[in-house]
Amino acid sequence: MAAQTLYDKLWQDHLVNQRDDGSSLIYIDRHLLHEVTSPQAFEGLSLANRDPWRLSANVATPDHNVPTVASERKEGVAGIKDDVSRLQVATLDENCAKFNITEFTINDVRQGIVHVVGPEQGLVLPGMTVVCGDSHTATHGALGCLAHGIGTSEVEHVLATQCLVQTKMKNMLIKVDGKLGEGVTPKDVVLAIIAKIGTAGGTGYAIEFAGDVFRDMSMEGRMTVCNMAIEAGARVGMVAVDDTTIEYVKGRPYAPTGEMWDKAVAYWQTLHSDGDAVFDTVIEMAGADIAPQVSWGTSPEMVVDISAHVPTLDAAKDDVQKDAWTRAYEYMGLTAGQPVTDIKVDRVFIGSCTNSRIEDIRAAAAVIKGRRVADSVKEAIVVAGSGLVKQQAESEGLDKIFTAAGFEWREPGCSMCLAMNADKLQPKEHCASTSNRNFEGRQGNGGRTHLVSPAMAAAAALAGHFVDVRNY
Ligand SMILES: CC(C)[C@H](C(=O)O)[C@@H](O)C(=O)O
Ligand code: SF4
Repeated sequence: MAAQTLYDKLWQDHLVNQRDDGSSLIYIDRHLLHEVTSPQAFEGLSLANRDPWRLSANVATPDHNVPTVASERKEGVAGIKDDVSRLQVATLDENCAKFNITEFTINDVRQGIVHVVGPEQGLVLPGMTVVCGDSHTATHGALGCLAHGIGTSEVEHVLATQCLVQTKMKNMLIKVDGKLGEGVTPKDVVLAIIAKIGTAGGTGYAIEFAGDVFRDMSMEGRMTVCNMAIEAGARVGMVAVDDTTIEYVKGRPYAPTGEMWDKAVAYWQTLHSDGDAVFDTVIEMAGADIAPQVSWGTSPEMVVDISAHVPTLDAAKDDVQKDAWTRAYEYMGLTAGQPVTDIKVDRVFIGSCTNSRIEDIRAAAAVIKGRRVADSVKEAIVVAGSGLVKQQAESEGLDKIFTAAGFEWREPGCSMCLAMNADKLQPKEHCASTSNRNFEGRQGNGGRTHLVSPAMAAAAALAGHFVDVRNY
C-alpha cells in the first residue's frame, strides 16, 4: 500500500462509501453537542420522527450562554438572567432529556466548554472521527483524531445516521523543529504559524503539526495549537499519537480499560504518518525563532512579536492587505509603527477553549503570584474551561493567587471569548485575551481584542499594557 499520512489513515478507516464525483460518506465515532447549534437539528429529528442512530455516540454540555458569575449560576438554568441565553440552555436540557442524550448540565462539575470536556472525560480518543456543531472542534485532533466542525443541518444528519458526507482534503505538514525558548508557549507557536501562513493558508487542507516542538509539547499544548487550525483556514489540525497521547488518555472516565485498552493502544500506535508519506504542502519553522506573540489587528494573522511595532503599510504585501490594515488601525485605535508594548489594556480574559485548561491556569498563576493587577485595568477574569479544571485549580490554591492579585475567579463557560453571554467588552476597550478570534465585535460591540498566551495575558494585567513576559 502506498505510504499514508495520518489524515489518510483516519479517513480510510472511517470511509463508508465513495462516489465518482469525489463525495464520500464517513462514519462518525463521537458527536459533541452544545446549545447554540443543536436546537434546529433536534427539531428536524422530531419532525421526521427519528431517533439518534447511535445514542451513546452523542454527549452534550451547555457552554456559550452560561453565566460565569457564581451568584447567577446558583439557581441553574432558571437563574440565567438573559432570556435568549436561558432559552438556549433550557432547550438543550429538554432535547437531551427527550432523546436520552448524556448531558453535563449547567451545574454538573463535568460541565464546561465542549472542547475542554471531550478530551478531559476520555470521550474523545485517538483514531476517532469527532464532530461538533462548532468550528473549534479541530482542537480534538491533538489526540490523533480526525475532528472538525459541522453546520446545524449536518448535526441533524449525524444524529440521524451517524455518518457525514465529506470531500477529502489535501494534506499539509507544518513542521516546527528545535526547542522553544523560555516563556514561549504553544499559543505563541500557533499564532506565529498563522502570522506566517495567513488565515487562508490552510484552506482545503488537513494540517498535521509535527517536529520536535510538538513531540515535546504536552497534550494540553497540542490542543491549544490544533484549536486554532481553523484560524489558519484549515478545518482539521492533528498531531500524531505518541506516548504522551496514550498517557493522557489512560484512566479517563470514558477511556477503555483492561483488554480493550490494550487492543486500543496497539491500534493507536499506528496513528502517525508513514515516514515516506507525501504531503501536498510542507511548511517548516524553527522553534527557537518564535517569540511571545500579540495580535494587534482584527484577524488572527495580524500578529507580531512582543518586541515589534504595529506594522506600517509599506510592509503590506498587496493592496488588499493595505486596506485590511488601514481598517484595522482605525478599529483598534492604533497608529502604524507604534510599539506593541505601548498598547494599554482595559480588561484581561484568561479562558476559552484555546487556553482554559489547568496548565494554562498554572502558567498565568505563576506570573501573577504575589503581585497586583494594575489599577488602570478595569476587570481581569479567569474562567476555567470546565468544572473539573476549576476544581483542580482550587485544590492547588491557584484561585487564591488570582483573587489576591485582583482577578475574578469565575464559573466555567465560553465567557468573554464571544459576546454571547454577559461577559463583554465595552466599545473601544482593549482586552488581553487568551481566546482565538479577534474579529471586529467578537468580544462585544466595538471591543478590541488582542490574542496572547496565558502568561502574556497575566503579565499585561500586572503592567496595564503589553510586556514581554520573559523579562517581567
Ligand atoms: C457558536 C459557534 C457556532 C461558534 C463556532 O462555530 O466556532 C463559536 O464557538 C465561535 O467560537 O465562534
Ligand atoms: S470558547 Fe470561544 S472559541 Fe471556544 S467554543 Fe466557546 S465561543 Fe467558540
